Amino acid sequence: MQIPVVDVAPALSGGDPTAVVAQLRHALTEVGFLQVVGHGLDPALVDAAYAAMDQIAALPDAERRALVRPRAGSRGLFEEVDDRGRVLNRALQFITYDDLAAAEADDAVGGHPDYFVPNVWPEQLSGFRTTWKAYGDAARTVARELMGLFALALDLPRDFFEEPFSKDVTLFSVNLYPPQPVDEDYFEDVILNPHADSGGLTVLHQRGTYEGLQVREAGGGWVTVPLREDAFVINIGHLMSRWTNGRFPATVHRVVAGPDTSAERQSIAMFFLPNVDQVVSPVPTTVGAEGPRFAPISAYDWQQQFMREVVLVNTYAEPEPVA
Ligand SMILES: O=C(O)CCC(=O)C(=O)O
Ligand SMILES: [Fe+2]
Repeated sequence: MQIPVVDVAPALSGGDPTAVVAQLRHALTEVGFLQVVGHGLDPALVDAAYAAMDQIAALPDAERRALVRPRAGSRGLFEEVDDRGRVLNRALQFITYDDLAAAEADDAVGGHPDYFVPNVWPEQLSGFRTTWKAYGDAARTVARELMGLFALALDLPRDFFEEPFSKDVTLFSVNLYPPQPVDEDYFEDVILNPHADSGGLTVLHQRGTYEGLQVREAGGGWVTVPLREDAFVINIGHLMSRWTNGRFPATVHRVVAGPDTSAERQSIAMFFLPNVDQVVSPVPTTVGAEGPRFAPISAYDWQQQFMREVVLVNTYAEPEPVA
């Protein structure tokens, strides 16, 4: 299996999207993972985002620790520490709305005020928040364009997902994987456990000195996603898989450590999530005579369930197929 690469530029410039949509349909149905190029996002925004990430890595320990939150808090810096005390990865996570007031101002609360836990920003790093806001807005624009093409790939109107994502509560995960010692009893060299993502689609940029992201094949083997500076890695999350009645699979992936002690990896993951009160039911074009495979669920309930049953149990245990 190879991870497909799709150039979406012809479909974004007002041209006929048919050929691009056919490639996307194939990648989404058969693999659930692809690399998208020609997306139009300014590479300077990506560079700025990584530069801001480097500032977190360079913070004095005490200042970085002040950003760490218990996982259940769901915003802030999370550290995955193994049983020998090694930090396998650090993820700074935040959502599109800084706090409840911001969500209220945008009429995005949808009856779920508790969802809008305040973001945790390193306020001592000037410009950090603005940089991430600029990157986030641009990446969400890419995600909206892609969802339009996904709609076409599902024989739906191109604007089908616009309203459901009009107040998106998208989650960002700024992932830093510190260099790891290489020794033979190191925990299988896996630094982010196998999992499938929870949301709509994931838009991920990766950078590093080695290729660490791997996707599980149907046969159980692992395929490496090549580093490509000009590409976003795109994959389907559980919620979108439900929305498509399972037609687009939420594919399992993991991150492995590098080949030597200097190996470093960073990634910027964006989990594009719909409005918090959006009810997700399999779209009619994917439901046959046997009826839908998934019951309707709101984005809120789904995220709560995912947090409870997957993230908090074993920071990304193998996901159970959901009915
Ligand atoms: O670092 C990566 O490439 C993967 C990150 C990831 O899978 C996640 O944050 O869900
Ligand atoms: Fe993931």
